[in-house]
Amino acid sequence: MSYKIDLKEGILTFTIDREEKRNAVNDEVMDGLKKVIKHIKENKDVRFLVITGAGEKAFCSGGDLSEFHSLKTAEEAFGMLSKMGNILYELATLHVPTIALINGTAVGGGCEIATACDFRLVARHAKCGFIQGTLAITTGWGGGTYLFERGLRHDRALKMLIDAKPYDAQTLYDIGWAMRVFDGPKEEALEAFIEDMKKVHPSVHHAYKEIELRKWRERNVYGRVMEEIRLCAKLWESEEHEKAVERFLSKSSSQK
Ligand SMILES: CC[C@@H](C(=O)O)C(=O)SCCNC(=O)CCNC(=O)[C@H](O)C(C)(C)COP(=O)(O)OP(=O)(O)OC[C@H]1O[C@@H](n2cnc3c(N)ncnc32)[C@H](O)[C@@H]1OP(=O)(O)O
Repeated sequence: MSYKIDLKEGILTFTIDREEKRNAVNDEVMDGLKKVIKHIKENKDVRFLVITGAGEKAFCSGGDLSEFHSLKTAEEAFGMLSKMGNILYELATLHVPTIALINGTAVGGGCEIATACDFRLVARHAKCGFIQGTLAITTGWGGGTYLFERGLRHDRALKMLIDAKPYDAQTLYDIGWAMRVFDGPKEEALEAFIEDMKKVHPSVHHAYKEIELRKWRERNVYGRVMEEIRLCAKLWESEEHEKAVERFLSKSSSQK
């Protein structure tokens, strides 16, 4: 199984469990996340959704390039990108607070998952970045749109996207992407972060989220996410992207 689900005292933790692939997202992870979101929408037993990665090296390294490299045309790419794009939109618009507990590197789509969450807690050693530019594509799961909606200064958000490189935890805090940088066990960081929120009735959380989501609907976030995905799908079929992914995959196989 590519993921683990744990539900304790109203906290549902979804852990991407593919350490050997730096927690890259495959179809199974997508389906697991979709299942969890459906459960939260249909039941009242979850107060917080936490997303994290197994181990300490990576939160998530984005889409599984070895699996998705077989998608060649824009249309094929759009199928995969919009599948995850829709899941991330559901995540971003959930009625419960969502927390990315960033235990290690978050790059590419991993950074998009984190940006789709309400809060980002980043381990001191973790580096995060929208490195898609190095693959000659843009964010393809809606992460660019969410980044511009998250209230970071526009120039900082844009620079993060076009730098296409991982930033260290302190920089992520300074630019307003990370809410906290933590040392020590991630479970303790999470517990400290939600201590006060836990004392507030869930209906209050839901109401505040609704206020924010009303703004998102007015700003047509969903339509903009789909436009973003279409742009990425177009770049996906370029020769530059194909070559960049081949370089990454052949680097991996030559090290064996
Ligand atoms: C598809 C959607 C798109 C989007 O919308 O954003 C994307 O997400 S594109 C994907 C973007 N992600 C990347 O380009 C990340 C590539 N990975 C890395 O840069 C590095 O692996 C790392 C995440 C910085 C970690 O580096 P390190 O700790 O040195 O580990 P290795 O590089 O040796 O990796 C170990 C192992 O894992 C495999 N791996 C890592 N990331 C991916 C990935 N995204 N897809 C598939 N496989 C991945 C890597 O190939 C190694 O495998 P083996 O050689 O078989 O051990």
